[in-house]
Amino acid sequence: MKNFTVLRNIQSFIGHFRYNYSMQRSRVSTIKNLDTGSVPGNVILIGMMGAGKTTIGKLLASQIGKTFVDTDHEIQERTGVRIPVIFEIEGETGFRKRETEVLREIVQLQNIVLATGGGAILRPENRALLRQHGTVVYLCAPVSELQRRTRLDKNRPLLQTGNLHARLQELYTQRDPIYRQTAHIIIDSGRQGVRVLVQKLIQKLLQFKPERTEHPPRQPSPNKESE
Ligand SMILES: Nc1ncnc2c1ncn2[C@@H]1O[C@H](COP(=O)(O)OP(=O)(O)OP(=O)(O)O)[C@@H](O)[C@H]1O
Ligand SMILES: O=C(O)C1=C[C@@H](O)[C@@H](O)[C@H](O)C1
Ligand SMILES: [Mg+2]
Repeated sequence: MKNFTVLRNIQSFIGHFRYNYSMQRSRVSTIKNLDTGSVPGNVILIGMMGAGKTTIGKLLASQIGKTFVDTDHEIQERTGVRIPVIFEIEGETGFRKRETEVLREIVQLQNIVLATGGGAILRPENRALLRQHGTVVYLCAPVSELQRRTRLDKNRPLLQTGNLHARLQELYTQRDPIYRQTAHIIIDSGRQGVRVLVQKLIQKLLQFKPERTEHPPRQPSPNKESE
């Protein structure tokens, strides 16, 4: 019965999301002619839970004049429920399907800073989408710091475990190579404060030179710039 009610909520909020989403699209189209600074195209943040994708993404977007979008937030808006409820009803597989659907749409937007979910890079289709539609930045932080930042959070279902450090270590070992392969730029987000980090990231983005042979207008090169 509880599941049925939640599923009805999911359906009823789809219409609500479509409205929000079309509003967001029109906001994007109204800002796209403004001077958005010299960082071209979309900036896409990837990395582990707690790496700072949402936190850094918001500040970065405001500093370089782009629209901030967060896939986790969009999924919650569409369904009308929090991520743990989606995991509870549909499992991780259901959540991943929703994540891909949302990503396919969001990457079509222009001039955005996109904070992805920590597991968004797990599907090859998603990795290709991200690389084709923006400069992909891996925010890299050590497990001890990720643990410190996420230990009180109840909204990350994969971290609701008796041994948080072991769980994060397991995910890190599995994902770190994938984040590195997917990224155009890698930056340490573990040891520096948010403002300093955003300034350094802007410098890296400004220095980044996409290859001309890649997808126009700003398809980035496979060369990584690591700190
Ligand atoms: N550079 C930083 N220095 C210190 N604290 C940070 C830094 N970046 C983020 N934090 C803190 O870490 C916590 C998690 O950050 P955030 O929610 O941005 O991570 P996330 O990468 O978006 O995680 P998720 O994948 O689960 O969405 C927040 O409390 C935030 O304030
Ligand atoms: O790392 C992950 O797999 C996840 C990270 C969060 O951003 C959410 O997307 C969800 O909790 C799964
Ligand atoms: Mg986030």
